[in-house]
Amino acid sequence: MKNTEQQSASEIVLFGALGDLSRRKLLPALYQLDNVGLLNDESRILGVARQEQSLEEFTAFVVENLESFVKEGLNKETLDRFTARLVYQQLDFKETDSYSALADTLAGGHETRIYYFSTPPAIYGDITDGLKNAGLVTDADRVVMEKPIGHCLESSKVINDQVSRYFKENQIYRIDHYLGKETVLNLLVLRFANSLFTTNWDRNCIDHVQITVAESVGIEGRWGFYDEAGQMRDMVQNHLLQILSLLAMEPPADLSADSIRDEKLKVIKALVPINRHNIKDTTVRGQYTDGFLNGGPVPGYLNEEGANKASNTETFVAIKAEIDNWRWSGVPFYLRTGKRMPAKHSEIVVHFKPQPHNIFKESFAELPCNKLTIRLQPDEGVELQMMNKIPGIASQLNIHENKLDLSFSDIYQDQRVIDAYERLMLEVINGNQSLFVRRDEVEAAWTWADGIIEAWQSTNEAPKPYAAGSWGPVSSISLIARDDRQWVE
Ligand SMILES: NC(=O)C1=CN([C@@H]2O[C@H](COP(=O)(O)OP(=O)(O)OC[C@H]3O[C@@H](n4cnc5c(N)ncnc54)[C@H](OP(=O)(O)O)[C@@H]3O)[C@@H](O)[C@H]2O)C=CC1
Ligand SMILES: O=C1O[C@H](COP(=O)(O)O)[C@@H](O)[C@H](O)[C@H]1O
Repeated sequence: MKNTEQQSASEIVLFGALGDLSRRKLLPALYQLDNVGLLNDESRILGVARQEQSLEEFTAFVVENLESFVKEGLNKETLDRFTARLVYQQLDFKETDSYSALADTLAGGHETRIYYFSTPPAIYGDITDGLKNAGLVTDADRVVMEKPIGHCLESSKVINDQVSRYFKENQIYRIDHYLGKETVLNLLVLRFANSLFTTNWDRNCIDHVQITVAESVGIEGRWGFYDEAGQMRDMVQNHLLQILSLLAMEPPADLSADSIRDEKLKVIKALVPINRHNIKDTTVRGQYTDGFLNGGPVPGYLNEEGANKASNTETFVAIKAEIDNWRWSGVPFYLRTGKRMPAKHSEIVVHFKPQPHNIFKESFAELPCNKLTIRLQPDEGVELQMMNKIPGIASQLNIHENKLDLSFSDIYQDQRVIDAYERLMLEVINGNQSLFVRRDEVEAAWTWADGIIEAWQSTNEAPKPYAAGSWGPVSSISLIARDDRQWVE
C-alpha cells in the first residue's frame, strides 16, 4: 500500500507511551495511518516511559491495545509492519541529565523528530530541558503538547515559556483533538462554502446558539487528574471555546494556520468577561450524584473509583456566553457540557430569528423558527429545521415543521469515521499547524476561563447536584429559561 509520497520519514517519539491516551488513541491512530499507507516506511515509533521493560514486552502491550481499540479489527500485514517500527526507551522524564540513553536510541535516525508529550503538562518543561541537554533539539524537530496546558493563565505561561526556550512557535503543535473531528472541521466548509449561511450568519438573522457537549462516561479512572481540573478546565477552556470560535469567527483570508488562528483569537478576546458580578446570572456548575444510566446504577462523582475526599469539583458546566463585537452583539451562546449525562451527544443548534410577520396564523399562531443543527457526534450530520406545506388537495395551506437532513453515515456509507487523532497526527507529520492552537489563543482562553473559576471560588458555593443519567442540575434549565428559551433535548 503506497500513499506516502508526501510524508517524509520521521522519528515519532511518544513520551508517556504506556499511558491512557497513548494506548487508547495515539497508538491506534498511528496504526490506522500505517494501514492506509500514510506512514513513511522508514518512520519509527519510539515509546518512552518510566517503566523498565523489553521491546518484546512493549510490543505485546501495543498489540494488546490495538486489539482493544482498533474497532475494525487488525490487518496482519499492517500489524507486522507497524510492530517492526516500534522501539522502547525507559526514562524518568524528570531526570533531565539522563536523556543520553534516548539520544543513543535516536542516533542515526531521521532528522525530523516528532516529540509527543502525552504526560502531565507540569513536566513538559523537564522533557524539553532533557532533550536540549542531550542535543536532541534542532530546527527540524516538532513538539506536540496535550491539553489542558497548565491550570490557569499563569501556569500555562510557565509551561509555554519552558518549551519555547528551545522550540520556536512554528515547531509547537498544541493539540485540541476537537479540531481534528470531521464535523468540527466541517464548520469551515458549512460556513464559508455556502453563501446561504455566509450571508445570514450574524445578529440580524440569528437569535441565539446552543452548544452541547454531553458525555455519558464519568471520569474513567482519572479521578486524580480530573479532580484537580474539573469540567471547566478539562472541556470548556479548550474544546468548547475552540468550537465557539470556529462558529463565530470572521471569514479567514485563506486556510493558512495563522489566518484561521488570527480570527479565532479575535472571538475569544471578544468574549464578555464573567466575574463575581455576573457569575450567578451567566453560569451553573454541577456535580453528579448516584444515578442510573443505560438501565443500570452508576456511582456519583464522590463514589467513583479513586475518589478519596469530599470535593467541590464541577462535572457539569452551563454558561451563557456573549461576544462583544459587531457581528454578535446581543446574541447569546449557551454552552453546556457534563459527564454522566444521558448519552454521548454533542451538537450545535443555531436558532434563527422569527419571521417579521406571520401570514400562516391558521396553522401556527406563532411560526416556529428555522434551526440549523450541526451534529458533532455521534450520528454526524447537519440538519435544517424548516416549514413546509403538507401535500394534499384538502388542505390548501396546511403547513408543518420538517427537516432537511444531511446524515453523513447515509451519504458517505463506505467512509470510515476517522478519529480526530489520526488526522492531527498526520497534520503534524506534514508540518501543517492549521488545526493546532497558537499560544495567544491558549492564553486568551485561560484569561476568560480563569475569570469564571475565580468568581466561583469567591462565592464559595458548592456545585449543584444532578443525578447521573440526567441533563444536569435544574438550575441549568433556569439559566436559559430566564431568557424565555429552552435547551434543545
Ligand atoms: N486520557 C485522555 O483521554 C486524555 C488525555 N489528555 C492529556 O494527555 C496527557 C496524558 O494523559 P493520560 O494518558 O490520560 O495520562 P496517564 O497518566 O495515563 O499517562 C501519562 C504517562 O506519563 C508517564 N509519566 C508521568 N510522569 C513521568 C515521569 N516523570 N517519567 C516518566 N514517565 C512519566 C506516566 O507513567 P507512570 O504510569 O509510570 O506514572 C504515564 O505513562 C495529559 O496531558 C492529559 O491531560 C488529553 C485529552 C484526553
Ligand atoms: O479532552 C477530553 O476529551 C474527552 C472527550 O472527548 P471525545 O472525543 O470522546 O468527545 C473527555 O472525556 C476527557 O475528559 C477530556 O480530557
